[in-house]
Amino acid sequence: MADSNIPTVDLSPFIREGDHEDGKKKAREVISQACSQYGFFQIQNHGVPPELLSRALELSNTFFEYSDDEKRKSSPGSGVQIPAGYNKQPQHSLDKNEYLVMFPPESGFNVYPQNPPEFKEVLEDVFSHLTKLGSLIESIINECLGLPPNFLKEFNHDRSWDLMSAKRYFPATETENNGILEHEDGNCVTFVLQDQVGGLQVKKNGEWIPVTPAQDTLVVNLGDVIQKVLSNNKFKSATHRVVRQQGKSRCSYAFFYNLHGDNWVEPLSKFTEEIGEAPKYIGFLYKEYQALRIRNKTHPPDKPEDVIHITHYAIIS
Ligand SMILES: O=C(O)CCC(=O)C(=O)O
Ligand SMILES: [Fe+2]
Repeated sequence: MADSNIPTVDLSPFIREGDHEDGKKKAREVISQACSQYGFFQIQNHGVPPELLSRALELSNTFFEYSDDEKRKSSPGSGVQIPAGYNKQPQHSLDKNEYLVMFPPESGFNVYPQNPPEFKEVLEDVFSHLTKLGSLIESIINECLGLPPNFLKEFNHDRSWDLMSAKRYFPATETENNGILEHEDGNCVTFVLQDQVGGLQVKKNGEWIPVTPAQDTLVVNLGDVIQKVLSNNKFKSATHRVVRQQGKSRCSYAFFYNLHGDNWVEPLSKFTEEIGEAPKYIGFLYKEYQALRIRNKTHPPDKPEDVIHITHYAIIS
């Protein structure tokens, strides 16, 4: 496995009062390069209070340590359409983790644990900070792609499809260490907050690169829709996975800055006609893609090659 780490970007020029044009320019250069080479980068000085992030990890760790009976008090009811709350991957799943899913605090769908008592408040606080950070990163990517001001903001103006999951991965066994199988995220931008255990890896040129945990740092990775499709593959939504560690559980949060399902997604003319390149994807309705991806999970195909990826919409030339 390669040991080079993914780029880290200091976001303070965007957070501190004042202009800081030089610092912003530098950050945009690193982000553009990271997005086209890796589809992954880490951010520091991102404006989310570090003590909130460490508290969130502590509380999720405390929650996941509870008995199954206690955790299942915040499981979604059977047959609900929107599975907020606690769940464990089914026994037959190759992904070995348990998780707590939440939607925007104002959505009314959430099933929060009663314990630990501050968990709900901290989850809501993290969710709103990461929502704001999502809009900042989206505006930076808008500039990195040279799109008209506010283009992505207007395209992706509805926040009701965003979601966050707190996860705990079980320790590896002697024979098996998959935490989450290799995949690409389907959404726009994902933030990952990880504890110090490690195990997240990103694939670059066929090699797995560790995304090494660093204090007060968030991982950013691009999803299929905005970057791969809209940018016609200029930016990557990289393949990644989580490998479980021997003798240790790992806690993380993943926040998915998403897109409303009614959005039509297709390569933008700026990356196709205007530069004389053929589109690499046909257009699609985002919710149809989401439904296919959910089906991958609920009805896993027998053959791995039948799992639906964004390549389902690729134009083979
Ligand atoms: O737990 C992590 O580090 C990453 C999780 C992930 O890739 C996902 O939920 O899509
Ligand atoms: Fe992911």
